[in-house]
Amino acid sequence: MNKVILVTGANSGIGLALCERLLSQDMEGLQLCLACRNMHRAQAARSALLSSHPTAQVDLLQMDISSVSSVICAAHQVKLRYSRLDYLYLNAGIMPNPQFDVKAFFRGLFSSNVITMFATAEGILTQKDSITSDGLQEIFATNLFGHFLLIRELEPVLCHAGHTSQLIWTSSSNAHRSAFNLEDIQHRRGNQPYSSSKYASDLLSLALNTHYNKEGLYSSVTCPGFVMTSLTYGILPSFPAFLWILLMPLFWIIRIFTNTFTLTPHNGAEALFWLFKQKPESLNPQVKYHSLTSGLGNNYTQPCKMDIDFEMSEVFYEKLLQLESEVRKKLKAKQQKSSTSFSPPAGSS
Ligand SMILES: NC(=O)C1=CN([C@@H]2O[C@H](COP(=O)(O)OP(=O)(O)OC[C@H]3O[C@@H](n4cnc5c(N)ncnc54)[C@H](OP(=O)(O)O)[C@@H]3O)[C@@H](O)[C@H]2O)C=CC1
Ligand SMILES: CC(C)CCC[C@@H](C)[C@H]1CC[C@H]2C3=C(CC[C@]12C)[C@@]1(C)CCC(=O)[C@@H](C)[C@@H]1CC3
Repeated sequence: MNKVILVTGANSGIGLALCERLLSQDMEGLQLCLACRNMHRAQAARSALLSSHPTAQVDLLQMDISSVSSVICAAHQVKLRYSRLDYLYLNAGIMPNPQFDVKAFFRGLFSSNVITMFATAEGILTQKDSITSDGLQEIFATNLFGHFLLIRELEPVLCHAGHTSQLIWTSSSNAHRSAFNLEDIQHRRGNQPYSSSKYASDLLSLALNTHYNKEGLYSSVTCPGFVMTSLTYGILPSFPAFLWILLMPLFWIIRIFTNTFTLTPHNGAEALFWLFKQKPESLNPQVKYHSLTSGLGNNYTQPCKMDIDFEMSEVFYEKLLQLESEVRKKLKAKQQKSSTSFSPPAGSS
C-alpha cells in the first residue's frame, strides 16, 4: 500500500524541501499531496519535484488554511480522494509585518544571552496582526486554527483501527510561554502573535496525543531552526534577498556557536524527515524535535523538553473546540443566508 502524505505550505521553503527529501528516499511507495493556497505556485512546485523524480505521484490540493470554508472544502476533497492519510504535515505558516528591534538586537549581541537570541529571536521580534474574513486573528488562523480544523475534518481518514497515522507540526523555538495567554488564545492584544501561535501548536500537539493516541493518531512538533526562506527574508524588508545570501559566510561562522542556524530548507526539514522514519509510539509527546546543523554542516535531530503542561493543554483544547463550534455555526448561517438570497422569488417559474 502506498503511504499517503499531505503537506500544507508545500510550494516553497521547508515544505517543498521536505517533499523533495521524501521523494529522494522512497519514491515508489509514496503518494504526496501538496496543499497550497496558490495553484500557480503549487503547479511550479509539482513540476520541480517531477523534474527530479519523473515517476513520483504528486497531487495538488487547493486550500487556504486561514479560511474556514476553504479548509472544510479541501478536507472534503481529501476524503473523496484517499481512504487513509498516513502523514499530515502541518507546515504552512506566516509571520506578516515583522518589526525587528535593531537596538535590542545590538544590546543582545553584547550580552550573555547572545546564543539564545540567535536561536529563538527572543526580545527582538514583534508582529502586527490583522483579521481574516471569518473574524479570526490572521496569524492564529493560519499557523494554528486552520490546521486544527483540518485535523478535525480529516478524522475519518486519520483514525483507522489497527493502523497509525502521524501529525507533524512545524513549530518554532520562538514559541514562548510568556507570549501565550489562555484568556486571549488568538493573541488579539499582544505584539507577539507568531510566538503565541507557535506555543499554541505545542500545547495542541500534546492535547491531541491525549485525545487521539487510543485511535492510532500521534502528534509531534518540530523546530526547523533559522532557515533562509521568504518568511525570514520578510523580517528585514529593506534588505533584498541577495544581501541575505551575501551574509551566508557570516551565518556559517555563527553556526559554529549555535547549531540552530540550519540555514537551508533542506537542513531545516531534517527533523520533519526524521520523524517520518520513526515509529510514532516511540515518540515523546512532551518534546520538540529540533533540526540542527553542526559547524561542519552535518544534520541531526535533537529532542528538547517543551515548557508545557497537561492541564494547560487541556484547557486550551476545550477552548479550541468551543471556537470550532462557533465558527461552524457562523459558516452555516452565512451559507443559509446566501442560499436564500439566491433562491428565485416565490411564485416565479
Ligand atoms: N524559516 C524559518 O527560519 C522558520 C520557519 N518556521 C516555520 O516553518 C514553516 C514554513 O515556513 P518557511 O518554509 O520558512 O516559509 P515559506 O514562506 O517559504 O513557506 C510558508 C508556506 O506556507 C504557505 N502559506 C502561508 N499562508 C498560507 C495560507 N493561508 N494557506 C495555505 N498556505 C499558506 C505559503 O504559501 P504561499 O507561497 O502561497 O505564501 C508557503 O508555501 C512555517 O510554519 C514557519 O513558521 C519555523 C521556524 C523557523
Ligand atoms: C542582518 C544581521 C547581521 C543579522 C540579523 C539576524 C536576525 C534577522 C536573525 C537572528 C536570529 C534569527 C531568527 C529568526 C529570524 C531572523 C533572526 C531574528 C526566527 C525568528 C525566524 C522564525 C522562527 O520561527 C525562529 C525559530 C527564528 C529564530 C532565529
